[in-house]
Amino acid sequence: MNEQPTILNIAGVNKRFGGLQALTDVGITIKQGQIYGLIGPNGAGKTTFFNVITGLYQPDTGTFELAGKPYSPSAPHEVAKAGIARTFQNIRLFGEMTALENVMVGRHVRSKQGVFGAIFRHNAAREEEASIRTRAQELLDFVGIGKFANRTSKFLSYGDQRRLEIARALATDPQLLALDEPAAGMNATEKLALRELLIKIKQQGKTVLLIEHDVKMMMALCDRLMVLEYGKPIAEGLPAEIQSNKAVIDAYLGGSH
Ligand SMILES: Nc1ncnc2c1ncn2[C@@H]1O[C@H](COP(=O)(O)OP(=O)(O)OP(=O)(O)O)[C@@H](O)[C@H]1O
Repeated sequence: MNEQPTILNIAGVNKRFGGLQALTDVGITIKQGQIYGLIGPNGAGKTTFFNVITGLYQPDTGTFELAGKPYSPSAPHEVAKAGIARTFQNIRLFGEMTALENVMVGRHVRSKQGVFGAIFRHNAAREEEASIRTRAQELLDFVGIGKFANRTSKFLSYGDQRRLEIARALATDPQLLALDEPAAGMNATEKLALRELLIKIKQQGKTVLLIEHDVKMMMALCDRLMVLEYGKPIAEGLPAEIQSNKAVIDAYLGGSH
Protein backbone atom coordinates (compact mmCIF):
# COMPACT_ATOMS: atom_id res chain seq x y z
CA MET A 1 0.00 0.00 0.00
CA ASN A 2 1.38 3.44 -0.73
CA GLU A 3 -0.24 4.97 2.27
CA GLN A 4 1.02 8.45 3.17
CA PRO A 5 2.93 8.88 6.45
CA THR A 6 1.08 10.23 9.45
CA ILE A 7 1.80 13.90 10.14
CA LEU A 8 -0.32 14.53 13.20
CA ASN A 9 -1.32 11.87 15.68
CA ILE A 10 -3.13 12.99 18.79
CA ALA A 11 -5.02 10.83 21.26
CA GLY A 12 -6.95 11.09 24.48
CA VAL A 13 -7.27 14.86 24.79
CA ASN A 14 -9.37 16.06 27.69
CA LYS A 15 -9.79 19.71 28.59
CA ARG A 16 -11.92 21.16 31.33
CA PHE A 17 -12.70 24.83 32.01
CA GLY A 18 -13.95 24.94 35.59
CA GLY A 19 -17.20 23.00 35.54
CA LEU A 20 -17.28 22.66 31.74
CA GLN A 21 -15.81 19.59 30.08
CA ALA A 22 -14.84 21.28 26.80
CA LEU A 23 -13.10 18.25 25.26
CA THR A 24 -13.69 14.57 26.07
CA ASP A 25 -11.24 11.99 24.76
CA VAL A 26 -10.60 13.71 21.44
CA GLY A 27 -8.03 12.25 19.05
CA ILE A 28 -7.07 12.84 15.45
CA THR A 29 -4.84 11.25 12.81
CA ILE A 30 -3.87 13.30 9.79
CA LYS A 31 -1.86 11.90 6.90
CA GLN A 32 0.63 13.86 4.86
CA GLY A 33 -0.95 15.86 2.06
CA GLN A 34 -4.47 15.75 3.47
CA ILE A 35 -6.82 18.62 4.00
CA TYR A 36 -8.50 17.60 7.22
CA GLY A 37 -11.64 19.38 8.39
CA LEU A 38 -13.00 19.95 11.85
CA ILE A 39 -16.69 20.84 11.94
CA GLY A 40 -19.51 20.99 14.46
CA PRO A 41 -22.02 23.37 16.02
CA ASN A 42 -21.02 26.59 17.81
CA GLY A 43 -19.36 25.83 21.11
CA ALA A 44 -18.61 22.21 20.16
CA GLY A 45 -14.95 22.59 21.11
CA LYS A 46 -13.28 23.05 17.71
CA THR A 47 -11.27 26.11 18.65
CA THR A 48 -10.44 24.66 22.05
CA PHE A 49 -9.01 21.57 20.35
CA PHE A 50 -7.05 23.82 17.96
CA ASN A 51 -5.74 25.83 20.89
CA VAL A 52 -4.62 22.67 22.64
CA ILE A 53 -2.87 21.34 19.52
CA THR A 54 -1.08 24.65 19.01
CA GLY A 55 0.01 25.23 22.60
CA LEU A 56 -2.37 28.02 23.57
CA TYR A 57 -4.28 25.92 26.08
CA GLN A 58 -2.78 23.26 28.33
CA PRO A 59 -4.69 19.98 28.00
CA ASP A 60 -5.56 17.96 31.10
CA THR A 61 -4.54 14.77 29.28
CA GLY A 62 -3.40 13.78 25.79
CA THR A 63 -0.51 12.48 23.69
CA PHE A 64 0.89 14.49 20.81
CA GLU A 65 3.01 13.41 17.85
CA LEU A 66 4.07 15.41 14.83
CA ALA A 67 5.66 13.53 11.92
CA GLY A 68 6.39 10.56 14.16
CA LYS A 69 8.02 12.57 16.96
CA PRO A 70 6.36 13.34 20.27
CA TYR A 71 5.91 17.06 20.78
CA SER A 72 4.84 18.96 23.80
CA PRO A 73 2.12 21.53 23.19
CA SER A 74 3.32 23.58 26.14
CA ALA A 75 3.80 26.94 24.41
CA PRO A 76 2.94 28.36 20.97
CA HIS A 77 6.59 29.05 20.04
CA GLU A 78 7.55 25.44 20.86
CA VAL A 79 4.73 24.23 18.67
CA ALA A 80 5.84 26.53 15.84
CA LYS A 81 9.38 25.17 16.16
CA ALA A 82 8.06 21.61 16.10
CA GLY A 83 6.45 22.44 12.75
CA ILE A 84 2.85 23.56 13.21
CA ALA A 85 1.84 26.99 11.93
CA ARG A 86 -1.58 28.44 12.51
CA THR A 87 -3.86 31.32 11.75
CA PHE A 88 -6.58 32.69 14.00
CA GLN A 89 -10.30 33.33 13.72
CA ASN A 90 -9.59 37.02 14.24
CA ILE A 91 -6.85 38.26 11.97
CA ARG A 92 -3.60 38.81 13.87
CA LEU A 93 -1.23 40.67 11.62
CA PHE A 94 1.23 43.41 12.48
CA GLY A 95 -1.03 46.09 11.05
CA GLU A 96 1.59 48.82 10.80
CA MET A 97 4.09 46.58 9.00
CA THR A 98 4.07 45.94 5.28
CA ALA A 99 2.81 42.67 3.87
CA LEU A 100 6.40 41.63 3.09
CA GLU A 101 7.58 42.43 6.62
CA ASN A 102 4.76 40.35 8.11
CA VAL A 103 5.87 37.32 6.11
CA MET A 104 9.52 37.97 6.97
CA VAL A 105 8.64 37.81 10.67
CA GLY A 106 7.15 34.35 10.06
CA ARG A 107 10.29 33.26 8.28
CA HIS A 108 12.52 34.27 11.20
CA VAL A 109 11.21 31.30 13.19
CA ARG A 110 13.39 29.20 10.90
CA SER A 111 16.35 31.59 10.51
CA LYS A 112 19.72 30.90 12.10
CA GLN A 113 20.27 34.45 13.28
CA GLY A 114 16.76 34.82 14.60
CA VAL A 115 15.01 38.10 15.14
CA PHE A 116 17.88 39.56 17.21
CA GLY A 117 20.43 38.85 14.51
CA ALA A 118 18.17 40.64 12.09
CA ILE A 119 17.83 43.61 14.40
CA PHE A 120 21.56 44.00 15.08
CA ARG A 121 22.44 43.31 11.46
CA HIS A 122 25.58 41.22 11.73
CA ASN A 123 27.10 40.40 8.35
CA ALA A 124 25.84 36.83 8.32
CA ALA A 125 22.45 38.10 9.36
CA ARG A 126 22.41 40.56 6.46
CA GLU A 127 22.90 37.76 3.93
CA GLU A 128 20.27 35.65 5.55
CA GLU A 129 17.98 38.66 5.61
CA ALA A 130 18.24 38.95 1.82
CA SER A 131 17.24 35.33 1.31
CA ILE A 132 14.38 35.69 3.78
CA ARG A 133 13.17 38.72 1.83
CA THR A 134 13.29 36.79 -1.46
CA ARG A 135 11.40 33.85 0.03
CA ALA A 136 8.83 36.17 1.59
CA GLN A 137 8.18 37.77 -1.81
CA GLU A 138 7.79 34.30 -3.37
CA LEU A 139 5.21 33.41 -0.73
CA LEU A 140 3.28 36.62 -1.32
CA ASP A 141 3.28 35.79 -5.04
CA PHE A 142 2.15 32.25 -4.25
CA VAL A 143 -0.88 33.39 -2.24
CA GLY A 144 -1.69 35.96 -4.92
CA ILE A 145 -0.81 39.27 -3.24
CA GLY A 146 2.73 39.77 -4.50
CA LYS A 147 1.90 43.19 -5.91
CA PHE A 148 0.98 44.42 -2.43
CA ALA A 149 4.32 43.47 -0.85
CA ASN A 150 5.08 47.04 0.25
CA ARG A 151 1.58 47.98 1.31
CA THR A 152 0.97 48.50 5.03
CA SER A 153 -0.97 45.39 5.92
CA LYS A 154 -3.86 47.16 7.66
CA PHE A 155 -4.72 48.76 4.31
CA LEU A 156 -5.16 45.41 2.55
CA SER A 157 -8.67 44.13 1.86
CA TYR A 158 -10.07 41.60 4.29
CA GLY A 159 -9.58 38.67 1.93
CA ASP A 160 -6.01 39.75 1.20
CA GLN A 161 -5.24 40.02 4.92
CA ARG A 162 -6.37 36.43 5.29
CA ARG A 163 -4.08 35.44 2.41
CA LEU A 164 -1.25 37.31 4.07
CA GLU A 165 -1.80 35.37 7.29
CA ILE A 166 -1.54 32.14 5.32
CA ALA A 167 1.66 33.35 3.64
CA ARG A 168 3.12 34.21 7.04
CA ALA A 169 2.21 30.76 8.36
CA LEU A 170 3.73 29.09 5.28
CA ALA A 171 6.91 31.08 5.84
CA THR A 172 7.75 28.85 8.80
CA ASP A 173 7.86 25.82 6.42
CA PRO A 174 5.35 24.00 8.58
CA GLN A 175 4.70 20.27 8.58
CA LEU A 176 1.12 21.19 9.35
CA LEU A 177 -0.81 24.34 8.52
CA ALA A 178 -3.69 24.89 10.94
CA LEU A 179 -6.32 27.39 9.80
CA ASP A 180 -9.08 28.54 12.15
CA GLU A 181 -12.05 29.71 10.10
CA PRO A 182 -10.08 31.25 7.24
CA ALA A 183 -13.27 32.02 5.28
CA ALA A 184 -15.01 33.83 8.15
CA GLY A 185 -16.31 37.20 6.96
CA MET A 186 -15.32 36.59 3.34
CA ASN A 187 -17.60 37.32 0.42
CA ALA A 188 -18.36 34.64 -2.19
CA THR A 189 -15.55 35.70 -4.53
CA GLU A 190 -13.00 35.75 -1.71
CA LYS A 191 -14.19 32.32 -0.57
CA LEU A 192 -13.74 30.89 -4.02
CA ALA A 193 -10.23 32.32 -4.22
CA LEU A 194 -9.44 30.89 -0.78
CA ARG A 195 -10.62 27.49 -1.89
CA GLU A 196 -8.33 27.64 -4.90
CA LEU A 197 -5.42 28.70 -2.70
CA LEU A 198 -5.97 25.78 -0.33
CA ILE A 199 -6.00 23.37 -3.27
CA LYS A 200 -2.70 24.90 -4.48
CA ILE A 201 -1.22 24.45 -0.99
CA LYS A 202 -2.32 20.82 -0.99
CA GLN A 203 -0.80 20.31 -4.44
CA GLN A 204 2.52 21.38 -2.97
CA GLY A 205 2.30 18.40 -0.62
CA LYS A 206 1.38 20.43 2.45
CA THR A 207 -0.91 19.09 5.14
CA VAL A 208 -3.75 21.29 6.34
CA LEU A 209 -6.05 21.19 9.36
CA LEU A 210 -9.05 23.41 8.88
CA ILE A 211 -11.94 24.66 11.00
CA GLU A 212 -14.71 26.16 8.93
CA HIS A 213 -18.45 26.69 9.22
CA ASP A 214 -19.11 26.67 5.48
CA VAL A 215 -20.13 23.01 5.20
CA LYS A 216 -20.44 23.08 1.42
CA MET A 217 -16.89 24.31 1.11
CA MET A 218 -15.65 21.76 3.64
CA MET A 219 -17.31 18.84 1.87
CA ALA A 220 -15.79 19.89 -1.44
CA LEU A 221 -12.33 20.58 -0.08
CA CYS A 222 -11.54 18.11 2.71
CA ASP A 223 -10.14 14.61 2.34
CA ARG A 224 -11.49 13.66 5.75
CA LEU A 225 -13.53 15.34 8.45
CA MET A 226 -14.18 15.01 12.13
CA VAL A 227 -17.39 16.26 13.71
CA LEU A 228 -17.41 17.47 17.29
CA GLU A 229 -20.50 17.95 19.43
CA TYR A 230 -20.35 19.03 23.08
CA GLY A 231 -16.60 18.37 23.06
CA LYS A 232 -16.90 14.80 21.78
CA PRO A 233 -16.16 13.36 18.35
CA ILE A 234 -19.44 12.03 16.96
CA ALA A 235 -18.17 11.04 13.50
CA GLU A 236 -14.99 10.81 11.47
CA GLY A 237 -14.52 9.88 7.83
CA LEU A 238 -14.78 10.84 4.18
CA PRO A 239 -17.04 13.77 3.24
CA ALA A 240 -19.64 11.40 1.76
CA GLU A 241 -19.69 9.34 4.95
CA ILE A 242 -20.08 12.44 7.11
CA GLN A 243 -22.86 13.83 4.95
CA SER A 244 -24.93 10.66 5.30
CA ASN A 245 -24.17 10.02 9.00
CA LYS A 246 -27.39 10.15 11.00
CA ALA A 247 -25.82 11.48 14.21
CA VAL A 248 -24.18 14.30 12.23
CA ILE A 249 -27.39 15.17 10.40
CA ASP A 250 -29.26 15.29 13.71
CA ALA A 251 -26.62 17.33 15.54
CA TYR A 252 -25.40 19.63 12.83
CA LEU A 253 -26.25 19.25 9.17
CA GLY A 254 -30.00 18.89 9.48
CA GLY A 255 -30.56 22.04 11.52
CA SER A 256 -30.15 25.70 10.77
CA HIS A 257 -26.38 25.53 10.30
N1 LIG B 1 -10.87 30.07 27.80
C1 LIG B 1 -12.05 29.53 28.07
N2 LIG B 1 -12.55 29.56 29.33
C2 LIG B 1 -13.76 28.99 29.60
N3 LIG B 1 -14.54 28.37 28.70
C3 LIG B 1 -14.09 28.32 27.45
C4 LIG B 1 -12.83 28.88 27.05
N4 LIG B 1 -12.67 28.67 25.73
C5 LIG B 1 -13.76 28.00 25.31
N5 LIG B 1 -14.60 27.78 26.33
C6 LIG B 1 -15.89 27.05 26.27
O1 LIG B 1 -15.62 25.77 25.72
C7 LIG B 1 -16.69 25.39 24.83
C8 LIG B 1 -16.12 25.13 23.47
O2 LIG B 1 -15.80 26.36 22.84
P1 LIG B 1 -15.03 26.50 21.47
O3 LIG B 1 -14.75 27.94 21.24
O4 LIG B 1 -13.88 25.56 21.46
O5 LIG B 1 -16.12 25.97 20.43
P2 LIG B 1 -16.12 26.07 18.86
O6 LIG B 1 -16.57 24.74 18.38
O7 LIG B 1 -14.81 26.54 18.37
O8 LIG B 1 -17.23 27.14 18.59
P3 LIG B 1 -17.36 28.25 17.42
O9 LIG B 1 -17.75 27.47 16.21
O10 LIG B 1 -18.46 29.12 17.93
O11 LIG B 1 -16.06 28.95 17.29
C9 LIG B 1 -17.71 26.52 24.86
O12 LIG B 1 -18.72 26.17 25.78
C10 LIG B 1 -16.90 27.70 25.34
O13 LIG B 1 -17.71 28.62 26.01
